[in-house]
Formats: sequence, C-alpha cells, structure tokens
Amino acid sequence: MKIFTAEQIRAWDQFTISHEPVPSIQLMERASIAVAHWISENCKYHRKAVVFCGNGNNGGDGIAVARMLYQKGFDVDVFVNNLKEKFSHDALVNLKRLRDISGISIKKFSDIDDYNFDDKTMIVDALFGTGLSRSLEGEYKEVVNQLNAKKNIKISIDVPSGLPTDKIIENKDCVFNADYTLSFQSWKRTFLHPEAGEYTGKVFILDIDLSKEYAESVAAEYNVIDDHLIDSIFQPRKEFSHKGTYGKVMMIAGSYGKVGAAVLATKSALKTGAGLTFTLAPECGYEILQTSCPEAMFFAGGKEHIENFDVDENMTCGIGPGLGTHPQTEKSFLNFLKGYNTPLILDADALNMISKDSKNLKFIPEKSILTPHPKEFERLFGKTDNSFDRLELAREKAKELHVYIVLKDHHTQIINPKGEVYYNITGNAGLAKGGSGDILTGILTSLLAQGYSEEDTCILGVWLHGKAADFASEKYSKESMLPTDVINELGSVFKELNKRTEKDL
Ligand SMILES: NC(=O)C1=CN([C@@H]2O[C@H](COP(=O)(O)OP(=O)(O)OC[C@H]3O[C@@H](n4cnc5c(N)ncnc54)[C@H](O)[C@@H]3O)[C@@H](O)[C@H]2O)[C@H](O)CC1
Ligand SMILES: [K+]
Repeated sequence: MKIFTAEQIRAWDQFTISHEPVPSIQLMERASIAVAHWISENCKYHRKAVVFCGNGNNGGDGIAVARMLYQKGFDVDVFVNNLKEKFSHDALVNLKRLRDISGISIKKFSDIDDYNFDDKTMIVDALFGTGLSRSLEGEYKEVVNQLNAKKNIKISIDVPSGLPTDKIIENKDCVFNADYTLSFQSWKRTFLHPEAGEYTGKVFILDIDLSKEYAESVAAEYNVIDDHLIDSIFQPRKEFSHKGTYGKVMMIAGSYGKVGAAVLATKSALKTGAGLTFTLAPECGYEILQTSCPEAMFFAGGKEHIENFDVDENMTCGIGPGLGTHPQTEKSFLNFLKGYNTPLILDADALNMISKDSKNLKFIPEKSILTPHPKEFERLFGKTDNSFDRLELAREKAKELHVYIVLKDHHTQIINPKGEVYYNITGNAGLAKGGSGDILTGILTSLLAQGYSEEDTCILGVWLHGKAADFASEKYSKESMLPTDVINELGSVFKELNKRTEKDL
C-alpha cells in the first residue's frame, strides 16, 4: 500500500470527487459512515460520545459522525471552538443536518470544565486532520491539553489533532493523545515512526473507496507492506520438488557463550523451509547445535570463536548472530568479505566488525541485505537526530552501496537500492528481547536460499517474523513470549498464507 503525503491525499480526494464522480459532501458521508460503523461495532461499553470538532473537513467528519452515533442510540454531545467562526462548506451542511435531525445542542470549548466526563464517555477528536498547517496554539492547544488529562477512551478521526502527517513532530506538548486512530484509506508516514507513533494508539485504516486509478498511477517512495503485497510474493511449496529445489543455507554464527544465537538462527532457517541447512560455528557449539537442530549439518570454524570462513559460493550465507568480534574472527571475516561476490545477509557482529573502519563498507557484495538495529546503524553510518533523518541516511547508503537495508524498529523499514521504502506493520513489543534479531537473520537467509529475490526476501521475511510474533504474543503475551515461541509460530503463519493463496473450488 502506497503512503501518500497530505497534499497527495487532497489531490486523491479531488480526483475521486471529479472522476467517480461523487459530490464532496457524499465523500464526507462515506468517511463518516466508516467511522461511526467502527465505533458502534467496537465500543460496546462506552455508549456516550463527546465529539470535539474543528471547522475544516475533519470537523465536518466529526459532526457527521455525531449525527450517525446519535441515530445508532449513543448519547452524543458536540463541542466546537466558536460557532461564529468560518466553517468549511461541508462542515456547515453537516452542522445543519445535526441540528435538524437530533436537536443536539452544540457546546463551546469553554463549557468543558462543567462537563461530566463519566467513565462511559468516549472522547472523539475531530479537530484537525490532514489539513494541519502549524502547531496547535491558543484555544486548540488548551482544549487538547485538557482532554489529554482525562482518563476516558480517546479516538481520533483520521489523524490525532496536532500531529503532522509527513514530517517529524516539532512541538510535542500539544498533540491529542489517542488510544485509537481511525484513519482514512492509507497510512500516514508519521504514524510509523516512534517519535510520533506514540500519539496514535492503535491505528485502523478504514476503506472509503477513494479512486483506485489515482492510487495506481501516482508514484510514492514510501509504502506499507500489506497482505495483498505478501500474497503476490509468497510462493507455495511445489508438490514435485525435492530438497535441492529449496537451496542451501549456511548460518555463520556463534561463539563461546553465544551459541544460543546460532541455534535460534539455524532453527529459524529450518522452519522457514530451506532445503539444506548448515551451521558454521566454533567447536564449543558442536553438541549444542547437533542436539537442538538435528536437521542441520555442522561445520567447525574454530574452537571458541570462528576463525575460518571457508564457504562455497553456492551457499546462501547469513553471518553475524552471536559471532563475537574476536580479532581472529574479524581478520578472517574481512578477508572472506573481500573475496566473496554473492549477496550476503549481514547482521549483528558482522555489521559491528564492518563498522570499525568505513573502508570496509566497499567490500560488502552488491545486493547484500544488512539488518542493523538503530545502534548498529549508527555505528555503520553515523548519528542522526531522529528516525526520519535516519531513514533518509539509510536511503542514501542503500543507493550508494547497492544494498538492501532492513532498519529494525517498531515498524521496521526496508530500503532497496533504488531508495524506495517499505514499512512493516506486523510484530509487537514482545520482540523487544535478545534473540529476536537472530531469528530474522535465519528467516531471511532461508528465503534467499530458496530463490526469492533480495527485495522479496526482505519484504516477506520481515513480515513473517512480525506475524509469527503476533501469533506468539496472542498465545503467551508480549511479556512472556520468547524468540523460540516466535520460531514455533512460523508454521501457523505459513498455514495461513497457504490457505489465503490456495485456489478454492
Ligand atoms: N480522503 C480523505 O482522507 C477524506 C478526508 N476528509 C477529511 O478532511 C480532512 C482534511 O480536511 P481539511 O479541511 O483540509 O483540513 P482540517 O480539517 O485538518 O483543518 C482545517 C483547517 O484548519 C486550519 N488550520 C490548520 N492548522 C491549524 C492550526 N494549528 N491552528 C488553527 N487552524 C489550523 C487550516 O486552514 C485547515 O484548512 C481529513 O483529515 C479528513 O478528516 C473528508 O471528510 C473526506 C475524505
Ligand atoms: K483529528
């Protein structure tokens, strides 16, 4: 799914209005029906809604939603800043409809102090949406701060008011703090970054049937990985196939005290479907690996750390989990890197060893996949002020080095050598534990070995990892789920994928 800027979204609205064609007031009605439907389906306890409306079209949506909720049996009150202010045309039409149908009295922001926000009341924020042009000030700032102090459930329509959609947030002290954001048609970029994402709560994207023609024809540099994209990438196992069909994985991982990382990466490669899986690890990991992963074959690369990177080019190598940065490992690894021309998956200590000297970057084979977390990224490419700047630097580096960068974060970003970005939306905070990255390396190496392109490997691999984590958190909770549980849920994800892509009779 493409991510459009606020400006492109406005053009998308206009395109839909003139090409469908549909009157703008009807488009607002469609958007509001989607919101009111979501609220009435999901809010069974909170039967009272207090809707705060601005005077643009976001406010218009709020006023229409208030009418619809009233008709669905909710108790509803509407607050506006000042009825004498200039409202957008469609907001005015909805104000009149609200009055005609419900007789709901419209309150002013200054009435908040005397208002009874009981525990059945939900607060709906329809102050500003994609039309926000500056930080909130004056009455708007005050009302948002007053509402943020309330314990009631908070729902934002389209965008939490005060949050810009396309650029990093500057003024953090006046953004509506939503528990849920019901946003129209597509993700907004800021929702996917940690600095701003904390204001959205859980995001639901509501389909309001904006023009498909526009979405297909207008280019976007940023995308969200959705089910549609995954289904187009995933290749079900062929019946007339054999282990040779699914490639050879070589996990190069582990050192004394960190053999567990090699186990996790190897198991993940196996559970993702590689034909043959080998692990190059130090001898101290021999029994551990052979016992915990009997399906994999073992190569010894040293005693307590790897010092011999002797690998065939017909293997797909994932290097880094638990490898350590012993000088002998480093020397051998950098020598190997200089002479190897096939794309690699590089993670953890492999990246740390490369980052010791920026001259090492040029030895990375083109089309390799680098999987740094923010700290590893900083060591590789330098410090940035925020996650927006980090992503832009990653785009530059991916283009310069002709590599894929998997920038691990709450919403991991995949950057291809053209600088295009794919945000992942599967996964959860249960993955914020040692070992989660080792699993991703195993999954990616396995997919690349099986013949997926580098780009498809990154997109499918990151999505699979997050999806398996979502299944694991449902079973065990985000707190208790372990990376091992994530590996064990890969099977459930493949089952779902197979079911989805099967041709039904
Ligand atoms: N396809 C869709 O997504 C649809 C969206 N709809 C809704 O329309 C809004 C966007 O409406 P718009 O009138 O363009 O802007 P806002 O309501 O967000 O803002 C109104 C107005 O306020 C002024 N303004 C901006 N920033 C500030 C500020 N800090 N303080 C005071 N005033 C400010 C500015 O002049 C704005 O124009 C979108 O989010 C959806 O909710 C449609 O209903 C249907 C389809
Ligand atoms: K809003």
